Amino acid sequence: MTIPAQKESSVEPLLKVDGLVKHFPIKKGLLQRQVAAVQAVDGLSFDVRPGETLGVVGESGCGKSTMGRLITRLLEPTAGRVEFEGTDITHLNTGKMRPLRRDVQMIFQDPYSSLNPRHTIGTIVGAPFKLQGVKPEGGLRKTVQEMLERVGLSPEHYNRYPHEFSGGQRQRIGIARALALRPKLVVADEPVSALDVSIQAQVVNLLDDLQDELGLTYVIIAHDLSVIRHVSDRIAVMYLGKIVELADRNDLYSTPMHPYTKALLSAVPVPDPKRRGAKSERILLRGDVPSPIDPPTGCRFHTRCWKATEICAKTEPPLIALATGHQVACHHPENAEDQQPGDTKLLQVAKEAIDVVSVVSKAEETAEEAAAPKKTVGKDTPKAAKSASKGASKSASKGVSKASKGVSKAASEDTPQAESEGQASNDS
Ligand SMILES: Nc1ncnc2c1ncn2[C@@H]1O[C@H](COP(=O)(O)OP(=O)(O)OP(=O)(O)O)[C@@H](O)[C@H]1O
Repeated sequence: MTIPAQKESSVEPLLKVDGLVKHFPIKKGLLQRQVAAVQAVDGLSFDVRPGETLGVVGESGCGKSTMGRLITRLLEPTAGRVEFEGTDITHLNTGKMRPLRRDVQMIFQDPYSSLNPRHTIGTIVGAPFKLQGVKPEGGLRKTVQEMLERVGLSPEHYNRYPHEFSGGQRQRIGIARALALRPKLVVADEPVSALDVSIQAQVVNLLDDLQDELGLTYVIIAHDLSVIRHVSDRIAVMYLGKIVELADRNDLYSTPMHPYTKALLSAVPVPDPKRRGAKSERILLRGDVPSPIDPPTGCRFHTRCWKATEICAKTEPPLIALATGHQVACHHPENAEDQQPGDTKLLQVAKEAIDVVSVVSKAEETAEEAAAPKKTVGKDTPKAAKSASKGASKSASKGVSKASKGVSKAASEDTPQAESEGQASNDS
């Protein structure tokens, strides 16, 4: 097997993560003995290049937020190494991290709890200058007001309090605070998932514009693949504390290699209006994500994978490049050469791992229903299979029509910036 080289990049990475691990101990009894550990992040290695956006996607509980907090050093790693601009920052203490805080900032998911309700917007956005002892040219007030304008708020908001703002506006305040000191790296943890769908596109577009204006590098964490697709240059897919696939955005969407990525993508509606209404297949993974306290042996995804063979249960697949710039951790990848061709006997779990359903958009479904008489299921179809397939296809078409709304809004790049929610209600 030949392993293609990674895409050569002459620039040094801004952030380099190697073998990053975070286990949260579970303690019990009077003596508070450690009885187990939540393996939230278990051996992540990746680079973030200057000026790029790395999207990190995965189901709830797979360790995305923990990873974000580790690379911004809000959490102490159990093992591994984090380098920022070539400097090892893995174990820097608070004092030594302070100058670095200028360069590495975080935007949080919840714009309601991340702003101190007793402070004015001026105090909140101006806080990083005070903490860093920076005296901006032209004075603090003017600089903060400029920053407010830059994120689509009004300079008059300076003396207002967070409760006077909507969710979208609060997230803009959070963004202004994070960008006040012109950081180099911004880690945004689910920056739009707490917002109404109609507001999400505005905040995503704002982050995009600010990246160009200020030359920022982003790590954007999200569970929503349509948001991730819109903003990312490269995407890392996480499952149970590990990166299972890491690739350029277009490669990942056109030729996903990890079965988990394929399943995730099959649930994403097609944003192309010409193809809307076309039938597509959706892979529904059965079963829940296993506990990170006792993750499966071998490949962590093998208990839900339709391609799992013996080796998958025994040996963990390494994350390797199977195409240029496309890394995957799988013994039997999709769209690439099988890494273990001799191992062909499917595990029992693999045979029951998924439901594959045909999905039609809501519009198409309605048209079909109107045109044809009600279909009856053939006599020889087992009863259980009838009801299962009915349930699956129903939920699938529902999910798709619901999700496609999200995409059409999130992908509407032309949406003018949030004048309606951004200023109108609070300018009085
Ligand atoms: N401080 C903590 N103590 C113990 N366990 C924790 C702690 N923080 C996170 N965890 C556990 O680590 C695992 C990963 O959590 P994390 O929040 O990083 O996942 P996530 O992918 O960001 O999920 P979500 O999208 O729901 O926030 C979860 O099982 C979580 O319960």
